[in-house]
Amino acid sequence: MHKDIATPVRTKEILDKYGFSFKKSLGQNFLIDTNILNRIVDHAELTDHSGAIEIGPGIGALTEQLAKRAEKVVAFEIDQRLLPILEDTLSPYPNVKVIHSDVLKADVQAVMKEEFGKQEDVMVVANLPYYVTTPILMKLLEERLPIRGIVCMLQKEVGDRISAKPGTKEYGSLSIAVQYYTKAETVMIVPKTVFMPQPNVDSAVIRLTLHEEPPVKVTDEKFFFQVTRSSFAQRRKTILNNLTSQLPDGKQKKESIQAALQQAGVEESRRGETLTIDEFAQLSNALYPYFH
Ligand SMILES: C[S@@+](CC[C@H](N)C(=O)[O-])C[C@H]1O[C@@H](n2cnc3c(N)ncnc32)[C@H](O)[C@@H]1O
Repeated sequence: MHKDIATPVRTKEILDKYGFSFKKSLGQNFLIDTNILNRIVDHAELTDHSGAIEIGPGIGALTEQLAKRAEKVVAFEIDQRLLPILEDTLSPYPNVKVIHSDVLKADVQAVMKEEFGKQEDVMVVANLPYYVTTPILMKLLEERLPIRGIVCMLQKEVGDRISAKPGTKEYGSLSIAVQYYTKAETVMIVPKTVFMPQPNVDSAVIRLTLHEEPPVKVTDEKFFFQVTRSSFAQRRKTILNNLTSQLPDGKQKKESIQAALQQAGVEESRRGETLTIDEFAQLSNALYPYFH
């Protein structure tokens, strides 16, 4: 029986064997605690018929635990130096495919088709590089990949913003964007001590479960997201002032926004952070005809 990768001793052994040095700029903080990894994988609820996509396998600590539980694992790794290491550490797992690619540039949809075929249950599970957490999550969601959900480690502060409820200081356009596509929950808070090297920030694991239907009906998604982002442009400003300064110029702009706010039943003096997703949907639908 080989030893798990995710222990301080084995990780050091592997890093020394290959003379690997961490690149901070690639968000390389590897997990060295098998117990934490198993708890992360538990939240993905994989079966031996599931597929798993991992972003940033590092030296394979999480990949290994995924390979033990899923039918197949596909991992995207940007750092070429890790490829020979992964080939070595993951050699006991023929159900893993590592793809050398920046996930932000990859055609994930095509890879899924090629690697998973008709597999119906696919989860993304990752300890994300923190410098690109939001672009990666938004790419996965906006491309509407045929996945059940995402379980990922990220900076706790970003996790708090993603799962925030209206009326809290963490609630903003990121909360709305993610909650439009998914049910978002923080499922674990993770201490710095389980990483090598230890990150400077606190970490959390979130679980995003894709909605079968969007929770609200919007006329135009792009415009809906434009309205939500505009509404939070300056948090201390009212929704009327933010929208007036942010939306594109047009005939009687302020009057149109006031009319739309009234139609949507949203008082002009409210701040963006108090509106629910449903209210944002009503508002963007009411604004849409004035700006198109
Ligand atoms: C936080 S580490 C996680 C490593 C490993 N999964 C673990 O938990 O120990 C992030 C990993 O993502 C990789 N990475 C960074 N940016 C990436 C990108 N744009 N596309 C794919 N992988 C990336 C890094 O090289 C690193 O291996």
